[in-house]
Amino acid sequence: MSDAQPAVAIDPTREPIVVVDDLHIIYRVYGSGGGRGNAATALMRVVKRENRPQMKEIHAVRGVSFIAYRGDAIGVVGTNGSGKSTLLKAIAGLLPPAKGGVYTDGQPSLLGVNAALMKDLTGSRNIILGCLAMGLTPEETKEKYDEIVKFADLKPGFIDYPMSTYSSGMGARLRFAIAAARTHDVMLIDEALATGDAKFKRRSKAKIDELRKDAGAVFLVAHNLDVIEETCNRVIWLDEGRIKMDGDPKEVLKAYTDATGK
Ligand SMILES: Nc1ncnc2c1ncn2[C@@H]1O[C@H](COP(=O)(O)OP(=O)(O)OP(=O)(O)O)[C@@H](O)[C@H]1O
Repeated sequence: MSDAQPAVAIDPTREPIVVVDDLHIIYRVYGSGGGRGNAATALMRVVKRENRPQMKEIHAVRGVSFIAYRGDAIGVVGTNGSGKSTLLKAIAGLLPPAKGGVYTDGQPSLLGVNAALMKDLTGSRNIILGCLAMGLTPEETKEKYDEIVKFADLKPGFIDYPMSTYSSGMGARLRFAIAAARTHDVMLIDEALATGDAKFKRRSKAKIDELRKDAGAVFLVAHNLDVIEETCNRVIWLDEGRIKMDGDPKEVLKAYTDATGK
């Protein structure tokens, strides 16, 4: 496969908010070094200092470049393992680039991670912690509380239960509701909408539209292409860590579905 990336289009009339420049992300993982293993053989290996686990490199993002402008809602699509989540984490500043860089005007927030939710605490406590972690003052947190509970629309009583008792959909709704309680300079949403039901998806889309007006840029990773098409004004298609296409949602999604049959 060629390494050629689509040329980065620069629009001088719009304000850039995220610039990704020849970004490379490499994970380093330790393999077992081959062979069958159990605790005793592993111990022997340690004692004898032999057959040390080999370090493997996984080159997840391979020279990605693009510019996101204020007001953009960018959907990121690609098959499993194409590097979508890695790209979002790198934009959020959670993974160091092996080469190249990411420049953002303002604070990026990866939905769910930045909210720092804790499973053992109740939904209610998590709302307070999440809001404070996002930088809201205690007064602003109080003001937003009811709006968040209403938006998350959990089953009655669940807001006072630990989050460990929530289904994945309920957890995703609460995380989304907390993250949506303030505007973000750069908002990164990874599959959060995949678990919600149709009604929640509609409300989330409306919320994203609202946030887009004030936010700098929104990035959305979703396997559900309808959600991407309805929500985004631009789509980036990642293939094996490289940009295959970047542009109008209809065009990119058509090419993507034609190529992958998804
Ligand atoms: N923490 C990690 N350590 C090592 N390798 C990783 C890690 N996270 C992802 N990878 C690898 O990086 C590559 C890209 O993974 P990534 O999760 O970014 O893909 P994705 O497009 O989001 O996939 P999916 O659609 O399955 O969520 C894959 O080869 C994956 O195995």
